[in-house]
Amino acid sequence: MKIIDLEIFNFRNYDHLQFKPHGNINLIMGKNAMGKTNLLEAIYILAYGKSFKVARDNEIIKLDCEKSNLKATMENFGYEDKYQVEINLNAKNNFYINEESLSSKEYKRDMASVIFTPADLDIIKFSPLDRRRYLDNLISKVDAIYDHNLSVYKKILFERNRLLKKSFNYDLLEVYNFQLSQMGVKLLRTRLNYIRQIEKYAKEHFKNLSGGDDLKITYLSTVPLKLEQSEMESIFLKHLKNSHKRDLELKYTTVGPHRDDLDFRIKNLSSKKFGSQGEIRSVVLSLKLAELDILREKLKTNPILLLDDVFSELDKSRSKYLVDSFKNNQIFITTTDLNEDILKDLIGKYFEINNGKINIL
Ligand SMILES: Nc1ncnc2c1ncn2[C@@H]1O[C@H](COP(=O)(O)OP(=O)(O)OP(=O)(O)O)[C@@H](O)[C@H]1O
Repeated sequence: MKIIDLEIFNFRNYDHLQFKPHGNINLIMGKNAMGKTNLLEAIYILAYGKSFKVARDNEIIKLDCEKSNLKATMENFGYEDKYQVEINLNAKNNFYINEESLSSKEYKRDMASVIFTPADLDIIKFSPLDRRRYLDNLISKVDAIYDHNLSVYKKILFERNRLLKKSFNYDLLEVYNFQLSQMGVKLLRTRLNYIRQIEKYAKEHFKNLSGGDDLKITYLSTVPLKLEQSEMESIFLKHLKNSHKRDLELKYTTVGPHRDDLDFRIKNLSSKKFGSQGEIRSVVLSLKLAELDILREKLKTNPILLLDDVFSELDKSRSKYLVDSFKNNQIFITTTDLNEDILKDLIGKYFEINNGKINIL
């Protein structure tokens, strides 16, 4: 899929910006704080209806404005369609395809985009939340049922946690236990299935990036994993019951997919604990490229790639591997330094961003 033209109004530090990107490589150059990441964020919101950052709508809308408007003509499967996202300060957000109003779920259904930022390097070292977010985001992009089940699970979890905090009602707790175990097992089974696919692709990329080393991905579950769905549900339920006392003391639910983690092992050693900086970069790069592969395979289109200042974090051979992996995608690359080796020879359009204005170089 490709963006043919893009227009944004009152978004972050932009009043109004309009441009026609190149079908393959778009290099966006600019000094710090000029709006490069903001532009990638606008494209990501146009694809998925929400930011890749944890951001409130009132941070996204330009200061002192009531709404942001993002518009793009996109080409997918040979068709051109007009996409629009309206972010409102005091009302719900609106999503349109060819001027037809849609729910956010309907809007993002056929979208394919992957973002890679220096913050992604934290996936390995930092909290389990970052790793779960990587996994949930990836699966939700290609599996609408998982996306739905995840939001149902979160609602039940919210109610169970509220009960643990406010009042104790054993009968109601039993109801939430049952609902959580049913939905939780659905999430677990889908996660395990996708982890096998992510591992298959990431292994291959990691081998190429590291000169032959092996990468394994292990799912660390708070509930013992079983093959049979019904057996898994009853074990999950038992674990929830067994954790009543602890959950009541801590006032939150301590077992379930919302507490699980991932371990990335290189030569059988956990990269979180033992990985060098270079190895960690290769693991994250392999995970991002695996995401690209899975989106391409499931959605049968080439995703739009957003690379936010990542080349300064990668050495020459990793940068070259990254560039060679995305020959058929539309790519937006931001940089403060056009002289970086790998960027000099790329053929496409070069833009400069200066305080929310864009110029072709
Ligand atoms: N809602 C908003 N309204 C107005 N300006 C905003 C808003 N949100 C962010 N900004 C401004 O956008 C600018 C940051 O833009 P951005 O993060 O895109 O910079 P960048 O070009 O990617 O910089 P760097 O190279 O440092 O990463 C900051 O000056 C910030 O104050």
